[in-house]
Amino acid sequence: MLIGVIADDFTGASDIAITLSKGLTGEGGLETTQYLGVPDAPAAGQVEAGVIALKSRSIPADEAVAQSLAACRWLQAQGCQQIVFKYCSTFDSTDAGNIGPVTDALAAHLGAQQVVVCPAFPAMGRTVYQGHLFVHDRLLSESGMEHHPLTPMTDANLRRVLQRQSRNPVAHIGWQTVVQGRQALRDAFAAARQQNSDTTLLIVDAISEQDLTVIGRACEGAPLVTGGSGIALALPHNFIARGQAKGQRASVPPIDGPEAILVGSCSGATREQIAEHQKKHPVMMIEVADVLSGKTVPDHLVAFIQAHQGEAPLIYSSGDPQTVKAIQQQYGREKVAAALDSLFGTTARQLIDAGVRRLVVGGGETSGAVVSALNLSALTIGEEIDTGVPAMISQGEAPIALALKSGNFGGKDFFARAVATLRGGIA
Ligand SMILES: Nc1ncnc2c1ncn2[C@@H]1O[C@H](COP(=O)(O)OP(=O)(O)O)[C@@H](O)[C@H]1O
Ligand SMILES: O=C(O)[C@@H](O)C(=O)COP(=O)(O)O
Repeated sequence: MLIGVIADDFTGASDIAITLSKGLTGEGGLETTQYLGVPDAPAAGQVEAGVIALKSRSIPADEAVAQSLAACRWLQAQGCQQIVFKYCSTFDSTDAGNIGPVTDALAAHLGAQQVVVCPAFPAMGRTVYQGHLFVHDRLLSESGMEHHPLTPMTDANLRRVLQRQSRNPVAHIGWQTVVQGRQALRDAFAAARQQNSDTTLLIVDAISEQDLTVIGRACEGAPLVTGGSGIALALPHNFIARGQAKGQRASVPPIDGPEAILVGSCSGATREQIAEHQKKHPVMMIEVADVLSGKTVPDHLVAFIQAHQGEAPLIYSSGDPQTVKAIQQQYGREKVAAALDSLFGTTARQLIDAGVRRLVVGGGETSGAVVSALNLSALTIGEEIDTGVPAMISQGEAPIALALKSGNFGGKDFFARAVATLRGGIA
């Protein structure tokens, strides 16, 4: 294994896994496997990039650090020469963490004196300029992310956001340097090292894939790199150019069989996709209060999916910002999230036991809850369904096909397309 990724949620893990698997256009990427939690056995010999999916974005910082270090140790034991910490392209975190504490701990563990921090993902409209994070033409804090149920992002200034979370100094390298190319950026790294001998977190601007390619190439040899999936765009190139990887990917077979779509994301994009899906497919809405009171239980969800087989049935809990706020005020944020995680997790388990073979999940935390309940160990990365969302197939007996969609990702017809792609589109 050459590159090891520690991803703080499951959809983010598949996002960076498809990036590593594709590599630069015309060159190819790495043979990539996504692991669900830290594996307890060595990786198969042919894996070139291993992505460990944790559910560590919204847990207490000390637990996130412990899990991330355990993942890092396993990846190092597989031979990884470079570790990537993948967080959300909207920098989802709170003042308590977990991006700062995990980055600090990994940097100390790996002896990394400088750590690039770059959440940019231009294909999804996330760019970093002058140290500020934008979502399309809006500052992060005015993009809708200020209403996120778990990690509301109310400040777009990444230097400020990260400095509140990190023990290490935070510095910035502007786009004016990045645009001059790899050597100019490496010179800027060296200059920053001279200025400060402490471990330094370097927020690097990027507004295009070209910028991310420059940054990735400048990170050749860095023990630790952090960012959204865009940071991984050119990392395979560094190994392919040195002849350490061949630029080929694994191929995986299509999976047919009963299907289900489970959605917990409350993002605007996901709510639009649900509305679109509802026009032609059966859709069931879950009232959160009914889940908390025990009126809605997994059996109801399973019965709905079974009654609508072959029609791409979808079940969602997603609410608009006002509904989410009201229910959280009434019951508490953690209690609501835990009840929904448990509902979706148990439902998924029952669905697979009942023969469902294709599962599409909307939402990062929700995907984590679902996949954790399925006791899967590893997923092979297939074709990209939509930007940042691959079709995946579980390794081992009785494979199931999965698509784990970040709340903000995907076109309007994503859910129907994902179900169809899992059936025939995994090439
Ligand atoms: N109607 C609702 N009210 C309050 N919280 C909700 C509701 N529906 C889902 N949630 C919670 O919102 C969170 C959505 O997060 P996540 O699944 O990561 O989506 P995203 O990918 O958009 O961030 C989950 O913790 C989920 O349990
Ligand atoms: O970087 C991204 O935007 C995604 O890969 C990601 O991490 C998404 O997280 P969720 O929105 O919580 O699914």
